[in-house]
Amino acid sequence: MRVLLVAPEAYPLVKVGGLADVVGALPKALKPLGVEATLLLPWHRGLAARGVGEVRFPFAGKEVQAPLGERVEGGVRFLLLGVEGFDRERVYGYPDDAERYLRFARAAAEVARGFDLVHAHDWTAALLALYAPTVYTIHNLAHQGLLDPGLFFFLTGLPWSLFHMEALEYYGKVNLMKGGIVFARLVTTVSPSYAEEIQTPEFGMGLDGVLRKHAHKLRGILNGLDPEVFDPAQDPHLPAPYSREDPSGKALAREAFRRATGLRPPILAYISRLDPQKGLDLVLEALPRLGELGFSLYVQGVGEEALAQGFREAEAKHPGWVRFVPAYDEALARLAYAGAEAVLVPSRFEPCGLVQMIAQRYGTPPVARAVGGLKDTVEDGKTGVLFQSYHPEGLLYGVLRLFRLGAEALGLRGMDKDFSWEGPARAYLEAYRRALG
Ligand SMILES: Nc1ncnc2c1ncn2[C@@H]1O[C@H](COP(=O)(O)OP(=O)(O)O[C@H]2O[C@H](CO)[C@@H](O)[C@H](O)[C@H]2O)[C@@H](O)[C@H]1O
Repeated sequence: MRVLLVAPEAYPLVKVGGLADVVGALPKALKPLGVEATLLLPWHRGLAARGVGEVRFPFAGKEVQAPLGERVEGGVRFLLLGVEGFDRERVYGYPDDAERYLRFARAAAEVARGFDLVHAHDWTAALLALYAPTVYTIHNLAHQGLLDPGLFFFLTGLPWSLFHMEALEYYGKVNLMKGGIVFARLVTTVSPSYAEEIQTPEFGMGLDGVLRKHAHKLRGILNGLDPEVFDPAQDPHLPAPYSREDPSGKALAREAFRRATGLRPPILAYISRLDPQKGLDLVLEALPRLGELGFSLYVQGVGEEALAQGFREAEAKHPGWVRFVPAYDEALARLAYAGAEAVLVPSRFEPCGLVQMIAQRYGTPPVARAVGGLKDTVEDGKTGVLFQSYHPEGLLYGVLRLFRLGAEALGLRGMDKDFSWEGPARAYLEAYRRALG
């Protein structure tokens, strides 16, 4: 079976968040199952690849050409599509994102002709479902890709007959995420709990009705974690390797992390995008109490300016025990996963979440909110702590409970958990077969 995975980002070429980890790992896990998976990404600025030809596609009433590049990384074949609008510094965050990703997806539909099936990821690739047999994976329902219908139908040349409630129309706009859900042969999301939650008004982001209607083709497949990328026994960013059998190297990681941050233990770490999804307002509100209780706080992430401002101010006010690193830094992130006493994941909603899985793999217990994939991956009271209410007191209670239960022992137990890709890859193969059958 030849499958084309279409996504905006993929590790190790380009990564903003968890989507890249998942898309980068899945092809490797599918290989032993007989699936030949190729990854197609936009040719973002700075990515080196060998030119292998050109893709011609209709767009905005004209025939357009885009160079196609190829590169093999870790045994995975990447194709890079050089459509206009991607020679930029960032992957997302421009006013014309919907339009440039539409161009990318339309061109990708031509590349898809050489494959049995498309596996499209998130709204940026959702359009593929209208052109090829597609399995569509929702990584995050919060970003849907809304376009003015006039612009959408002019650019794609698709018929206006698609502009109705059962197809692409959404409150007077075209909604690409909705198109993916309606037109894909099968829809998956990244944890069983999130698959349930998004069918309710609380988590459905306005699409719960559509998801309920298409529930018969919706599956929750829990993300795995790439065992080679995230492994404290062979992580070049750590001062010494360690494992469940011999965790002694973890003490060195703790020392190195304390030295790098100037913080005193116990250190609570947050490593992720600065996004309202992630519950950082709770961390800011709980912050003074955490300080009074003797904790240090480490926050690493880029994203919303208002949240960054909040943590800059907190650090300026409490330089002794708050450290804010407004950067994407893989090496520091690994040191934090290995060297902190606990990792905070207080998300408002969480499709799956990799942070809590990485933390457990590195023997550091998460304090996470009991939503979505967090519920499916943290064993409350055994490998971490889950708290219910979206309130600073909920988070504080979770933190205190973890340390009462014994953070270190829970962390070690978390290292026994199996987050391998074997099960998820088999579930995707089953989804592919159904989509083609
Ligand atoms: N500043 C920084 N420096 C270094 N590393 C950083 C970083 N900021 C983030 N990261 C890394 O990015 C990844 C974050 O992954 P998550 O899955 O937890 O969240 P994200 O919301 O990005 O993903 C979305 O897609 C994934 C994949 O399906 C879902 O798990 C998730 O719920 C959904 O919101 C982790 O590997 C983390 O270490």
